[in-house]
Amino acid sequence: MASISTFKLERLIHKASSFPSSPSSLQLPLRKESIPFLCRTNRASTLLTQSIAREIPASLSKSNDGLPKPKQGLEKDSIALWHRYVDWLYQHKELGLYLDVSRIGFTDEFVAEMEPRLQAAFKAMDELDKGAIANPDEGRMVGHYWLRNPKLAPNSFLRLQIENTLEALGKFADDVVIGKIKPPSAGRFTHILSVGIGGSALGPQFVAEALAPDNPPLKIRFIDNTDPAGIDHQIAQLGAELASTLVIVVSKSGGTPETRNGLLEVQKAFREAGLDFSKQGVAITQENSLLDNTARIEGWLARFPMFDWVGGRTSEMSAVGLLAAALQGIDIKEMLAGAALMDDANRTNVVRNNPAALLALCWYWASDGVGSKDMVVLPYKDSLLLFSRYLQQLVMESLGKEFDLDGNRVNQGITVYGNKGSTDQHAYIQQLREGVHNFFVTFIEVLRDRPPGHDWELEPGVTCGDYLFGMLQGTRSALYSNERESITVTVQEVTPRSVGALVALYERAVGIYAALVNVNAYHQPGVEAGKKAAGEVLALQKRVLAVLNEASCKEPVEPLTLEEVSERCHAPEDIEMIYKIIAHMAANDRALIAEGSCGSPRSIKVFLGECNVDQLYA
Ligand SMILES: O=P(O)(O)OC[C@H]1O[C@](O)(CO)[C@@H](O)[C@@H]1O
Repeated sequence: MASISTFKLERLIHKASSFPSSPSSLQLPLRKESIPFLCRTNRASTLLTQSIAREIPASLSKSNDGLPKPKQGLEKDSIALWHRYVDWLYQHKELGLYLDVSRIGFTDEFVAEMEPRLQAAFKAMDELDKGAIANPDEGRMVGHYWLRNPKLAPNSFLRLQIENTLEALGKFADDVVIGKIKPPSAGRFTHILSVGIGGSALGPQFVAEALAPDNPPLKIRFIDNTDPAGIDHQIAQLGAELASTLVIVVSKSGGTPETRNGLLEVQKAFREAGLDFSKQGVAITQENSLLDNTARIEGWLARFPMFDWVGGRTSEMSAVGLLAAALQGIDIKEMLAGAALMDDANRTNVVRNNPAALLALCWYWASDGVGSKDMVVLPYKDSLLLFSRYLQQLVMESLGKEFDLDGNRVNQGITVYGNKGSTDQHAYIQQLREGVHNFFVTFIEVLRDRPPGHDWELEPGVTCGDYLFGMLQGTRSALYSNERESITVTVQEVTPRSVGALVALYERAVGIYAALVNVNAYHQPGVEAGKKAAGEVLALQKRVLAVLNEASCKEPVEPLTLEEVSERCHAPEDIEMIYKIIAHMAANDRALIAEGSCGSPRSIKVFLGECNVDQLYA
């Protein structure tokens, strides 16, 4: 029970009317109780096996005997820990946001060693702010920071693009909400169906869950996959309200297959319901993309631009996130203001005053700068449930890179996962506390439990929110006492302003961390490999179909073995994939198994139910 004093102390702080700007100024009784010394043995084991030719700070390096040098520095007792807490606590007064890094055990030596690297990272971020080509592969600028402060855009053309888009989407949203813009066969739009994937979905999903009021002007649903059953479910849930649904199709490239499929499925549903899709469709995409041209030619209700210099995973403050938010009655100006304030804070070169740099520093320490530990994100607030999923893409697509900027193979990244507390306490916290030590935690704490006037004590002196608070602090203490490090980000309330600030905080932290480990955070070459391979599977499927069709058009029908199909496809090396293609088609009644069963692939003989004569000569 050694950490109880810390628990009690922080609980007292929590009960103060607002978070103190200077915790050490509180007059609270302190009991000096020791907590177990947290040494850092077995650290950096990953470093030992990494053959990365790059400079590693001495505090992470091997000792003379070849063993990992323990990182020391975690405080032994609660009073020293309290001082560490106070010394390192970051507060953004205007945002009501706090960052506690005291339960990450970096040493002063480590901070000093990282200082020059951090200064170099600040310089890189500064250049990016000024419009440098920060994504060399794609030859583009990286300007998501300008979206919330257009005056920072490197030229007036870009500034006007941002301002005009913001104005246009705000007006469009207002007109939709008041019913000035309405669907042909309903009095007003009541629902949004957002079709998009990855960065074109995760931000809007997170923000809808975090901020949409209980009765929004328009309720939102998402199609973010090419799963036919999932799409059917969304359309079925809308039912007759499809007639009053605004469909927002979001794709920066305008050519992502999953999104295109979602659009085609929704358009089919519109046709079947006798509705005119173009009168209810909105496109958010790059100018002149396939989607943009389709929307223009078909005369959709509206089109909004996605800028070349905004990446999908950092597009929440562009039309991608803002249009959906505004239509749900979320104050987008406040979101932008929160993000802008946070960006300003993250522009200081003084590390301890720069929250994004502090996060990046902690990530580097905790994961040895090579992703040796996973980042578990635990918001203790239901409405922030999707934050970890949102961060998963932001962090992993940005940092998970095979090569660094100098072409060295580094296989970088940090794994992110999480759900919410205290729910997770009854799921995987057991392993976090006692099992494999391969993670660090980020707690997201929200001080305000409920809107004022709604609280009540479910037992003397204790509210439901006190329990949530106790669970967070208890988990933090219990993990720490077993050498599990954590960061805590605290906000007063979940508001458009604090959510905007959280998004901006992590966007910048990812940028700084990428600079620290020298990777390009703004491209995603690895995703292309999967997309290319998926295209090859579909191309192979077409060849399989042609071969089966030819055999099925014979009199009598000629069922084929897998070997025969693969030979006729001139792809004997692809026999396993051909088997999977046939099994999938058979499960969907598009191929018939004449002999054998899918459970014993060698026994299969397959043919098509129908001969398609047209395809024979295609
Ligand atoms: O907005 P788009 O071009 O449809 O892309 C969707 C997502 O696909 C990715 O390119 C990777 O698959 C993400 O980076 C992006 O957010």
